[in-house]
Amino acid sequence: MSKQSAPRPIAVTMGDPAGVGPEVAARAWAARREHNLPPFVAIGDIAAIEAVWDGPVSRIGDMDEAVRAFDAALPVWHLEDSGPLEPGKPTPAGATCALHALETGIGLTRTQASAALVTGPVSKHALHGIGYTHPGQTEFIAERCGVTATNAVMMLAGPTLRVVPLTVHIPLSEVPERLTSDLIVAKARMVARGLQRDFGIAQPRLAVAGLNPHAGESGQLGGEEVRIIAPAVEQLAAEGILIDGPLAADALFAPGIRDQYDALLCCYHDQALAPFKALHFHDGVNLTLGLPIIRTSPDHGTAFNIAGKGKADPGPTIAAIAMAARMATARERSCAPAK
Ligand SMILES: NC(=O)C1=CN([C@@H]2O[C@H](COP(=O)(O)OP(=O)(O)OC[C@H]3O[C@@H](n4cnc5c(N)ncnc54)[C@H](O)[C@@H]3O)[C@@H](O)[C@H]2O)C=CC1
Ligand SMILES: NCC(=O)COP(=O)(O)O
Repeated sequence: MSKQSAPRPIAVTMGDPAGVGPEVAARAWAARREHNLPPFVAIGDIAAIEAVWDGPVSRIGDMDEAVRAFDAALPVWHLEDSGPLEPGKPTPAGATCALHALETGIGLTRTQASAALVTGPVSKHALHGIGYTHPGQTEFIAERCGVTATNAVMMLAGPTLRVVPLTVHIPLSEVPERLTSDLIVAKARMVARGLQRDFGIAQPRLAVAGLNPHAGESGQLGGEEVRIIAPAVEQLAAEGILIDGPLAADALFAPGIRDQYDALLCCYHDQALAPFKALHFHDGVNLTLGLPIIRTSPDHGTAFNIAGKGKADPGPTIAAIAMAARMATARERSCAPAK
């Protein structure tokens, strides 16, 4: 008889203890039955949860204990005291705790103690204040997993739209020089593979947005489409990837056009995230393709302006946990020996 392996919980980092991360993790647990969420464990300062939520918590010491506790209480992997806590007021001690939670979550997932990693929102400004040099969590996780930043691809996924910012956390003025044909080719390949592996789409259809108005109007309104984007699309098409572009970004998000594609590749952060959040602010997931581990995240930030006020919507965290669970199941099935 084959031995049944114990289910592994999902590691959910709380992010900055002064942000909305602790409360959305707690409220996701409260909604676990309604959303059929698998066992997960919140990682961070237990006091950050207790400051904003009066539901049951269980301080756990290993992942099996988390699975046993999950039905009756939110399992918390307590890391450290992050100092005096005031929701909405980030501190260096809080940023340090958020970073330790991220390190712990990555470690637990890389060693397969947890099935997937869901990261809570951090303040990049507060992290940089304690010496963190990565642009976001994506690049940090990639580095810890031995993956180059180019091959760790940020995707925002919701029920009706998936977008990929080809350049991410850089000033807008640097986008034209950082957008290269090589970058587009590398990221589009990872997107096509990721959609096959993690979303079960056999032949993903991609589109690349133009950078300039009207996708450059044949070079009259900017040269990036002709010099950079079109040659990349040509190369990808020659490799057998189904891809269109450069397409005018203003119309690309219209219903009837966006629906023709499995993912839209956009030249810069807000070209991708502004339309995405207009559609999926309450159920959007940020995920990283190209990693050996599964990593998802709610699509919002620390929301210091509403932290601790009971206003934070747990919808994106619920969606991030549910998506991580589906991806873990898909990867486990693809690795299972054929019967
Ligand atoms: N995954 C991550 O770790 C992310 C971190 N950030 C960081 O968060 C900090 C704040 O960034 P902002 O641009 O202000 O974005 P933000 O997402 O924190 O807030 C933007 C607006 O959305 C609202 N909001 C955010 N989450 C909400 C929720 N769950 N329910 C209801 N309303 C919500 C906020 O109250 C605010 O009005 C920055 O330091 C940024 O770097 C931003 C995006 C993602
Ligand atoms: N705007 C998306 C975002 O800031 C998330 O970045 P990351 O921390 O997941 O790299």
